[in-house]
Amino acid sequence: MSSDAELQGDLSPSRVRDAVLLRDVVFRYGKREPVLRIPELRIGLGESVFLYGPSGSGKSTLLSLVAGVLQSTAGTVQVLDQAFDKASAATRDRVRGSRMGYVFQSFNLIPYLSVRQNILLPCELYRERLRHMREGSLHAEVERLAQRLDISALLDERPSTLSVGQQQRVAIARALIGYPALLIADEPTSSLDANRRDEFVALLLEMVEEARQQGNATTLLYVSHDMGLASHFSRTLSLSEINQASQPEGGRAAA
Ligand SMILES: Nc1ncnc2c1ncn2[C@@H]1O[C@H](COP(=O)(O)OP(=O)(O)OP(=O)(O)O)[C@@H](O)[C@H]1O
Repeated sequence: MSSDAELQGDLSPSRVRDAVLLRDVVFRYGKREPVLRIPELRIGLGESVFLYGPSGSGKSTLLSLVAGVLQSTAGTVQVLDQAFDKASAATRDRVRGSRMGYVFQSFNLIPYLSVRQNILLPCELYRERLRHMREGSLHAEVERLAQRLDISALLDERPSTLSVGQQQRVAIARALIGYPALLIADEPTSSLDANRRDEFVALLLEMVEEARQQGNATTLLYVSHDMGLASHFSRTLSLSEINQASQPEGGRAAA
């Protein structure tokens, strides 16, 4: 059950305190043992958080809960002041589409669309994403992002003609269009060497900082198994430490 009133009421900026708040969350796939048991995870609006954990520790599962793709088995999942543990799939989809940006490991650019159309895609799918923009400023915003990310000359190209680094910058532009309140990055640098990896993260953080200076706080949740990136972020969390499902019985009882 989703309605404009439900969305607009809950999403007014004055009501948003934590970008993400998880309490006593349990998630299991089907009847398997829980992958996640998280007593509390709190990410304040505007924070840039690095979440690391080894392969198979549940990072993608946690991101899917935060993005509203999956729903918790038990507990509270509050994202941008929406109770995702209770919200319908349609409501979660709309919050994700209108208020979140996503950068994936594989970029997920649409091959038959131009770079410009790829960047505009979230706004085409969710018109609410445009609410921070003045009328008619959408194309100017694409130009601004493209210039900032050094892809202006590529706007009419297809993604397949771009280098990996250029594709990544297109993915950043697409994630940032419309000033999302929450930006989720899922191992986006795993295919890069150390220099390009650091450049990518620095650029992402610069763009988030620029949005903040323009009065649009973007919370960044960046997930990786690569601890070498932690120094870029204001806070680092270890999934193994916050996830009791990955701890031995003794540790779980003590926590
Ligand atoms: N659709 C699914 N059905 C059943 N089990 C799953 C499913 N997706 C993931 N899992 C299991 O949940 C656990 C956590 O997986 P997840 O993909 O969240 O970890 P991850 O930390 O993101 O791993 P990686 O860094 O390798 O991507 C793993 O044991 C995995 O096998």
